[in-house]
Amino acid sequence: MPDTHAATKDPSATRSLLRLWPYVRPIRTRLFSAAFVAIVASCLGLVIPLVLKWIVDGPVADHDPGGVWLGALYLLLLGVAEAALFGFRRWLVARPLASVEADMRADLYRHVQRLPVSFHDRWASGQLLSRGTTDLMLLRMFLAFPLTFLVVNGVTILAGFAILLSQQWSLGLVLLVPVIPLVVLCSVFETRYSLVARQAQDQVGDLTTVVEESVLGIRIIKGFGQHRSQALAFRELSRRLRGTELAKARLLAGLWGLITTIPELAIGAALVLGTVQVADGELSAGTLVAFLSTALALRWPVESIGFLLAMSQESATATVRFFEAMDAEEEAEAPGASTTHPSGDLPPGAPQGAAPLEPARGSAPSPVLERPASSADRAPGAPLPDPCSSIAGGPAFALPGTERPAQDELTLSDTDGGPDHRTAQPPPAHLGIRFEEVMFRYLDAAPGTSPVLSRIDLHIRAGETMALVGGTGSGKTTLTALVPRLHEVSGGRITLDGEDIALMPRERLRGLVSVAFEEPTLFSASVGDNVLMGGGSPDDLERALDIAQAQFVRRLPQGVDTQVGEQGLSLSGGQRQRLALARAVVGRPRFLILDDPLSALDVHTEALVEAALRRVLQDTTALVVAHRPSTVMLADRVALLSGGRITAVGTHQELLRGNAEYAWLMSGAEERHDGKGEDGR
Ligand SMILES: Nc1ncnc2c1ncn2[C@@H]1O[C@H](COP(=O)(O)OP(=O)(O)OP(=O)(O)O)[C@@H](O)[C@H]1O
Repeated sequence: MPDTHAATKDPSATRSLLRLWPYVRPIRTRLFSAAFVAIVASCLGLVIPLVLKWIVDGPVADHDPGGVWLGALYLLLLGVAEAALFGFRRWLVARPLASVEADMRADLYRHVQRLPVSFHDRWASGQLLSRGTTDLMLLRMFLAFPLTFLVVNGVTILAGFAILLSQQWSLGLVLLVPVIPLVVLCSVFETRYSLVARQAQDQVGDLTTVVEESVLGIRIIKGFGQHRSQALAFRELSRRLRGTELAKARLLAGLWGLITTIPELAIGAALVLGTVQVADGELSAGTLVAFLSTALALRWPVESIGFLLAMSQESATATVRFFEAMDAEEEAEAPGASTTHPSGDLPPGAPQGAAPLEPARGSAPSPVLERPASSADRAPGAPLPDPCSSIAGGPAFALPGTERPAQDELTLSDTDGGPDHRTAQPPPAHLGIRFEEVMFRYLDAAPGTSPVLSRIDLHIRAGETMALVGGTGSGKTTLTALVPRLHEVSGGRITLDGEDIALMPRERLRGLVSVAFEEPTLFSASVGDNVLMGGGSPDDLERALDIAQAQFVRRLPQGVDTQVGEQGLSLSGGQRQRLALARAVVGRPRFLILDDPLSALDVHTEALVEAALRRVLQDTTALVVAHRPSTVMLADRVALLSGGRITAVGTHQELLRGNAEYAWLMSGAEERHDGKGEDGR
């Protein structure tokens, strides 16, 4: 489990709850008014014993039935007024408190959306869900009930004791004696209860995670016949939660038992003493009746303190848990990051007339990125021109184990070794995507382990498509995630057309860069909405669906308006992948990052998608993670990632001939690919 469980003791309940003030502030007038109304209602209840005293010592003693009826009418009016005031209090707070809860939930959601991917790597989704649901519900209940009634009951108890002492101070003192043990009890209870309340709320989060995983992974669970073991795991967590809830109940029952018994004993003692005083003629019967009625009226305010404290403690825990998520740092923008390029609209050194560096979504492709001739100009499936014929000094790549060519050499190969069919005038060197000495290590990586990526130097020229090839776990996905800043580089820098991405506002960066991941995620929305998340207009939607060979959409019951089920699970893997690809290309992105986007497609669909993709890649600078030769064929050049470094860059043919590791990776891929074709899958 992630570090979302309380590692240290939470701060005091009061300090925790005070953090709610910014949310409570806008409704403070209503809350204070409601508390005032409740105090008046509660104190009205204390007037009832005084009316009783008046009835007993007055009309009853004087045998005056009319006076008794009048007293009864007073009692009725007091009762009705008390009930009406409590009802009014509820009306005052109900609506504002619902909006406090909604605001807090919206803030949490907004914040969670802005937290870095590394946060989500560490936090279980159930822990976030429970914070956004159960914890916030607890807080609304706290503001509605314990917050007000701790104050109301406190004032009622003080007023009640003032009345008791004024009526007969010696009896009042008898009732005051239990206050000291009760205060000690409450403080011990608070400490113990806070620990177990935190434990219970964390366990609810764990349980939510298991339920969520089981629902999302229901196909795997059923497919592997794991429903029993999953049910066992769930039952075990439920059993633990039940144990914790029982521990809470035991603590509460103990406190409630004592909080009820001790005042009852005191009232019993006062009754005996009072009766003796009445018998001795020191006290009127009416005063004793009023005294005992007041004492009994104070029973509920005193007894309820137990569960009010329990609820407050749970709410304090809920507040701590809520702010644990809210305090997590959002993705920070670099100081001075602006939505426009610092030097105007163009990157430093960009040629005059070049398109400004602005989100390319929905706009026509930039002329800067156009290539007179490129891989896209080849007929689908046509072989790459032999680059060796144009290489002066032979292929610029290194064999595994041999020294990696220096960046200059790699860059030299960009111009010397790269396919010269592309353009007579290579675009300026700073254009495109540049990785400069990039290093990356996951925050939660074990200490002492080497970084996933170390000293990555790579230049993907403007308009070029670069395939990224490497063994499983070599860091390809990690490398691609660095470009849209899903993770921040640990060292070095990445530039887009010469501009450091760390200095760009993320919104602008993500307008420039489009991504399609290997695992295509769709949302519970229509097909069209899912694709248009990538920007673009309805016309672009049709074009993107064509590129991704997603014509199946038109055969769906409502076409592009068809709702896809949760996470798109109503579609096949290949269909989802095509929609994810359509989403990546729909906004005509300036920079395109594709993480093995065709892995789930059959060979025929793959060939069709590739043919259409070539046209898109013509207008964009792309980095494509590739596992098989057919995907590599989309690229102008290939970079080999190995041991956390780019060990070779060149064309597919160059690397096949001169790099044993690459040849090995591709031959395996070819075999797998062929095998796949043979068995028809
Ligand atoms: N969130 C994470 N925290 C810690 N380590 C991670 C995390 N994500 C990935 N890794 C590790 O980083 C390394 C590179 O992972 P990555 O997913 O980038 O590899 P890959 O080359 O894309 O693999 P594949 O070809 O199998 O998709 C792996 O060793 C992986 O275990």
